[in-house]
Amino acid sequence: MAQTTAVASLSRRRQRFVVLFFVCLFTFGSYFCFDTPGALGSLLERGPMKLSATEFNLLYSVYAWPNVVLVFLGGFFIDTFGSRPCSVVLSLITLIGQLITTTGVFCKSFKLLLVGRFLFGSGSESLNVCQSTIVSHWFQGSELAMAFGFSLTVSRLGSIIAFNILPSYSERFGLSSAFLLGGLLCSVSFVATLCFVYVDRKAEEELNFTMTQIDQGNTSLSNVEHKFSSKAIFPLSFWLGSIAGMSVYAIFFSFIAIGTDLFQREFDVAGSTAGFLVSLIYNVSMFLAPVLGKLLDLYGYRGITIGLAVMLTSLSLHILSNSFHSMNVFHSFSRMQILYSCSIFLGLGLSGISSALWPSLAICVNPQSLATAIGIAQALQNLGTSLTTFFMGIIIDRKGYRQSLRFLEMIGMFSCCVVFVWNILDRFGEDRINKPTEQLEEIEELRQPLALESEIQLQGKLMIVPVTPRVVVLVRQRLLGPRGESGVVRRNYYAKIGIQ
Ligand SMILES: C[C@H](NC(=O)[C@@H](N)CCCCN)C(=O)O
Repeated sequence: MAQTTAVASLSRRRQRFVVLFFVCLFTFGSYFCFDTPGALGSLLERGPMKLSATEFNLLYSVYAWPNVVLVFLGGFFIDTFGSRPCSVVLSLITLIGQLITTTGVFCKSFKLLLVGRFLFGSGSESLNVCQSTIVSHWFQGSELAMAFGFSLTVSRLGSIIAFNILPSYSERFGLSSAFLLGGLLCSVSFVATLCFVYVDRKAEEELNFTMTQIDQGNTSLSNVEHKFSSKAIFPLSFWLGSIAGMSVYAIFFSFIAIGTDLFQREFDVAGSTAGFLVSLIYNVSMFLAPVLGKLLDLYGYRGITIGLAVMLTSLSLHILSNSFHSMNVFHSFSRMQILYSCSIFLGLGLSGISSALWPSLAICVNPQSLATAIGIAQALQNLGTSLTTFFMGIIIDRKGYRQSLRFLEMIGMFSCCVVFVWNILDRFGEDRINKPTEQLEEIEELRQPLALESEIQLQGKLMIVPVTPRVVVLVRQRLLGPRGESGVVRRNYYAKIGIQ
């Protein structure tokens, strides 16, 4: 029996990383497609589609608008029906949306293009929520930020490929083939969701078997399903983090959408270099995300990292808006040096924000309503992005790029204030977002006297190893050494067996 559980725990760990592999691929295709208009920039504006800046930015607004509501509903559905069916349905909607977008480009119909982007956005954003929820549930404990980091790396790869290959690809094969390539990558993501469903189901079946053996059926899965949708009260800390995410992501997505065109028109940079400069933001973030994730797990400082990242982002925008061709404020540097430095700074900013924000939000809320919480955060993010890209289009058409960067700078300052208040309130309140993961676990354990009592009833020899939110394995402590696993996970387990 002892050997069986040891082998089981090892295979759980392997399963976790197999799941991570497929879950990382969920958003690979959708990130490629999200950034396709940005990567093609001037080709959409000056090519056969002849879009104005307002119309071009509408491609991003229409992606984000429905999600102000839908992504919240998506989170709720994921909490209620589980991530397996939801991931498949959402991935399919994303794929269909991209195929309609492609048809729109093929038929040169702007309306169809908008319908496609609308549907694509509706699936893709909730798929993001699904991805974050699955990662949080499988990895809550010691490797959460790192696992988030890996999923970001693969997603960013999709964006980087778009920015680097699409301009030359579409010149060679045409605009609609560029969009069709996105459809192909979305199919890869769809297959990945099917593989995830298979692995996750298998893990659950194995676990059911193990649990019946060890726990004599005390942990009915339906119990947990039921409890999942029942708690949805979020602390102030969560709301502040979500507002910070809303404003700061609005800056990035708006900047990345107009970046290629901005560099070409205002800084006289060639098309391929302009695309490379924008993708540099994603490149930095792609390589840094897992490393930063590991460091954040080990040392904490998530809130402080977000604060520094927002400051760096605002500083880069300030430098850029003061470096247009008519200006010579930073005359000791060449224009290209300034552009490369700003892109790298923005990449560092995006890395800090994306690696620290999502784990911080996950820490702030009850795991039972995690998907709903992430859904709310993403809904706010979409609200920010839709409004910002919409106004950016109008500002660019009426006042030009420089004023649009000033507008983003103002949003940057607002974000700095929110992150500052968030850090202060957290420090004098729950004091969680800047703590290393290990210390968070200790705090959780101190808060769970009932849970410990229950553990004694289970002979004091048992510990709990995370597998999924609904899947927890009891393993004999002596097989794994004295250091217990996450208190957060323990809390999941007690939620599962009905102890609050
Ligand atoms: C994780 C985060 N992504 C999001 O928040 C998505 N809502 C946006 C997806 C847009 C695709 N580039 C991130 O990318 O850091």
